[in-house]
Amino acid sequence: MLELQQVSKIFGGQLRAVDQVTMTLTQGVVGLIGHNGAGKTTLMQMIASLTRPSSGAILFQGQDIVKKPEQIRSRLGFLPQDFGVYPNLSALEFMQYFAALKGVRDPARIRHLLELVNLQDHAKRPAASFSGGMRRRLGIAQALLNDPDILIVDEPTAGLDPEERLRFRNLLAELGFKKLVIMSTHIVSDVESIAGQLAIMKNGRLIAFETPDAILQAAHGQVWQANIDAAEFESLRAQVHVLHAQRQGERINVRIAHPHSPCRDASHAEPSLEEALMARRYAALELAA
Ligand SMILES: Nc1ncnc2c1ncn2[C@@H]1O[C@H](COP(=O)(O)OP(=O)(O)OP(=O)(O)O)[C@@H](O)[C@H]1O
Repeated sequence: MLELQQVSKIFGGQLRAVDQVTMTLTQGVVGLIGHNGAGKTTLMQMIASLTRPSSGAILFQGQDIVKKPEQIRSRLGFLPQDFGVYPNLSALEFMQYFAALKGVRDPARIRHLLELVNLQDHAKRPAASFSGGMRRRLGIAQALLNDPDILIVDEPTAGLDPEERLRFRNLLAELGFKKLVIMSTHIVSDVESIAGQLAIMKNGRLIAFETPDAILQAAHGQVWQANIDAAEFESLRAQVHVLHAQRQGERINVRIAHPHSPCRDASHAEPSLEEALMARRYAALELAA
């Protein structure tokens, strides 16, 4: 459905914000993960046809989106990172405004979408008085007005409280049953339970494009746990990569990324996705050293 072929974006003649990214995306939730500045937003903006690749091609249903941007634009919903609401409009008026801009005439569609994002009881309230999570849910509702095939959401969970986060995650998971949902984040736990695939970016490059299961499998045997005393902890942490340490009375529970047992009495631990990614990163650093 969406094919990226060696897509690059160069700013100012030398900064490779996105560097030769190739991937094919179909249905489901794709988590786009990377640190600040990894190139996630730039990549999403190119897919949304808001900025052109410096080189490479993006094909939607086999058509080049630079040559035929209207094709993807009519099938796309986009929630940008800095999504804002207008101070004087209620949620309903906001939706009506965007519906008019997008040529959506059915008032039932607006009601349905406000229900979908659970804002039906707040439709008459000024959107400016909404919490961050409510605003973002309204943002998703407006992005869905044209019933898009592709939904792009840039860092949608930043600043949300845990309940809002969960609600938002569930909503995206549901949408991913029928659409391609591309969600960027630097918080792995936000996508680990809903993403069918993870695209991991670093310095503009796509360093992995895999299922969460494959990433967990690859880290199997690389993460260890141990219960050690403070002196042991001090010496250990100078030598290995500590993922997590929690004091328990006089002793410390540690989780460590290491290719083999890091200390006496260490045992294998089931890694979380975040730990698996950290273990992979540390292993790559060791290899490069
Ligand atoms: N319009 C621009 N002009 C020049 N440099 C830019 C521009 N947009 C982005 N960059 C640079 O490109 C790189 C990638 O930025 P981008 O915003 O795509 O990363 P990101 O992964 O989305 O980061 P964040 O999580 O902070 O949003 C950064 O070094 C950024 O400073």
